[in-house]
Amino acid sequence: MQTDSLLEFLLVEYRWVVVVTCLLPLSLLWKVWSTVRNYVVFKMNSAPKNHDKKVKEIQKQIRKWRMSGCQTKLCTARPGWQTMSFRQSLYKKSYTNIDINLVDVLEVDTENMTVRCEPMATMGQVSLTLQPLGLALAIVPELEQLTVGGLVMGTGVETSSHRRGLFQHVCTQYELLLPDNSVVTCSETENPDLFYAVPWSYGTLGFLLSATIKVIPAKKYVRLEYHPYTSLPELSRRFTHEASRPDSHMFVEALLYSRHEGVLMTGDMVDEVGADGKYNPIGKWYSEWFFTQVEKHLKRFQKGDKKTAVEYIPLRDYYHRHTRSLFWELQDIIPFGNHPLFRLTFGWLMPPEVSLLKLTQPAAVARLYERSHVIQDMLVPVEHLEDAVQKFHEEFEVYPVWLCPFKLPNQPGQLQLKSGKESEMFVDIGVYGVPKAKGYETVSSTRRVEEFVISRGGFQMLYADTYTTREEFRQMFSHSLYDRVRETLPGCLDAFPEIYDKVNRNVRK
Ligand SMILES: Cc1cc2nc3c(=O)[nH]c(=O)nc-3n(C[C@H](O)[C@H](O)[C@H](O)COP(=O)(O)OP(=O)(O)OC[C@H]3O[C@@H](n4cnc5c(N)ncnc54)[C@H](O)[C@@H]3O)c2cc1C
Ligand SMILES: NC(=O)C1=CN([C@@H]2O[C@H](COP(=O)(O)OP(=O)(O)OC[C@H]3O[C@@H](n4cnc5c(N)ncnc54)[C@H](OP(=O)(O)O)[C@@H]3O)[C@@H](O)[C@H]2O)C=CC1
Ligand SMILES: CC(C)=CCC[C@@H](C)[C@H]1CC[C@H]2C3=C(CC[C@]12C)[C@@]1(C)CC[C@H](O)C[C@@H]1CC3
Repeated sequence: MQTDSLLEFLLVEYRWVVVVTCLLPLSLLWKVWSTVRNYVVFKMNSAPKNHDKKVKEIQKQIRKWRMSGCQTKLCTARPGWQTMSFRQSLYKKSYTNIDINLVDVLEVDTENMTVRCEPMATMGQVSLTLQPLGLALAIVPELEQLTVGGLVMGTGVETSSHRRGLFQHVCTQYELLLPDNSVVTCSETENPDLFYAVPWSYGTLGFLLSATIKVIPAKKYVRLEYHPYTSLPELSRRFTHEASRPDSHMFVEALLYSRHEGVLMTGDMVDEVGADGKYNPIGKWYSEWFFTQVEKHLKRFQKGDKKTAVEYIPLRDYYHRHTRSLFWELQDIIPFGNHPLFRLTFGWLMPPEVSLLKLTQPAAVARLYERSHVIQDMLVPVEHLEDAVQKFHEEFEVYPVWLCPFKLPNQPGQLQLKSGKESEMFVDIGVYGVPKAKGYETVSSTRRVEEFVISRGGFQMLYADTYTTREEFRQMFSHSLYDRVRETLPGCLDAFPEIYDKVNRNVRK
């Protein structure tokens, strides 16, 4: 790895020194502060009363922007280092930043089985708030730091998405502040055009003030079955079957450890630990990283142990099973992070806050990731799973690969089914790591994968780097409803850029 100086070499090779000695303690401070604060605010029930007051604070900012002649476009003031993506948005420097200090869970409605959250409420915060009530979000995207606002305005997926769709499909209502400073609510029956155009709009239609999200009864454990495969066609057939069957398991996921081998996992919520499996508290600080535990099932299968293993995992541990290792990304940052001794002594501090890793990322590391690190999630119809794995192998050859099925209903909005069916099963193919493919080059390799995805009627998750041109982007994402809504919303075209102007690779550093 070429570096410009010894200092840079040390910063890259020994980044773990800063992470372990500084970022882990700081992250713990942040987690403790955030958890206590959210608990107190929720218990004092102060959030709902404050919500309208905080909205007025935001309207004051918009009024000021309008009084100054709408000189710039608008965006949220959330610092780029706090967002769950590798990049920081350059536009935040030139746009008018609107401080959306809405960080709370507002109301749990057990009659309608919904929870109303402010946009900066995080998945970790919401799952912790709902757990004692015996509830869970209908979709709990994996990483605790993900915010409701980002998941609504971007997207969210999780291993029960084959039943319930993406995060937007479990949202029943949005409260938005529009560029003309009006506050509107939208749902399937109220302002439906706006309701369906909000998901994947990346904050280019208005500011999200709250979202009402479906919740489900939560049981104490997940009974998880591990099904290893050494043949991709067989794994793909079973994956598609498990995702599509009418009586599907609640959770379906697969991890590929090579082009042909992987482990399919199916799970259901249960209240008791059964005699047919072992109790595995994977969320304990000393527990092995989940993806390496799963890989052991493949290894035993390769040695001839063909039985299906069963485990009982505490529900919240399951929901956030990949959080402690940031999927498999932390192995590149703290290479010994999964060592039993490290887990026993420092595991309780893990993971470092993604935001702090971004905030303290040395330039040399950013260059290294730019040149030889892939972080992409491509969403393709499940019928193309095998071709897609083959294409990802040719272009990236990064493993593990995360496979998460989700049902995409044919609804108005940016995600349009090319098949015209009523709904279609898709698979999120997540690739995060160092590419080993011969001839890998960031832009050309990613563009070939983007071309493949567009040709199969798929979509790219836009937290990742998109190298598509504006035309290719509009081929991938339907803009007919989106453009119409932007034209009808007073002041929208002046206030916000198009989605592409906020997500393409050139506007991010
Ligand atoms: C060690 C450390 C790590 C940090 N890491 C993060 C981080 O990972 N994510 C992050 O958002 N901020 C992080 N921050 C900064 C934090 O956002 C606040 O700005 C800071 O803690 C002061 O908050 P406050 O007193 O203004 O609290 P508040 O007035 O309650 O909140 C103001 C701001 O704090 C943030 N915030 C507060 N609660 C939450 C929450 N539950 N979810 C998301 N954001 C919230 C929001 O940015 C909000 O706008 C970190 C701060 C420290 C000290
Ligand atoms: N399991 C999963 O599904 C995972 C998903 N992700 C990705 O992470 C993203 C979420 O990351 P997160 O850090 O939470 O979100 P971000 O802060 O990155 O926000 C994502 C987008 O939403 C906009 N946005 C956020 N809040 C508001 C608001 N209140 N009003 C208007 N626009 C808003 C932001 O606009 P602006 O730029 O103006 O701030 C930005 O364009 C998801 O979209 C997803 O792509 C990542 C990991 C896992
Ligand atoms: C499950 C889905 C849909 C996506 C998972 C994406 C995550 C694996 C990435 C989202 C943000 C990424 C960042 C990093 C690793 C991978 C993610 C968590 C870093 C921590 C990698 C090291 C850099 O120095 C900072 C990065 C911040 C963002």
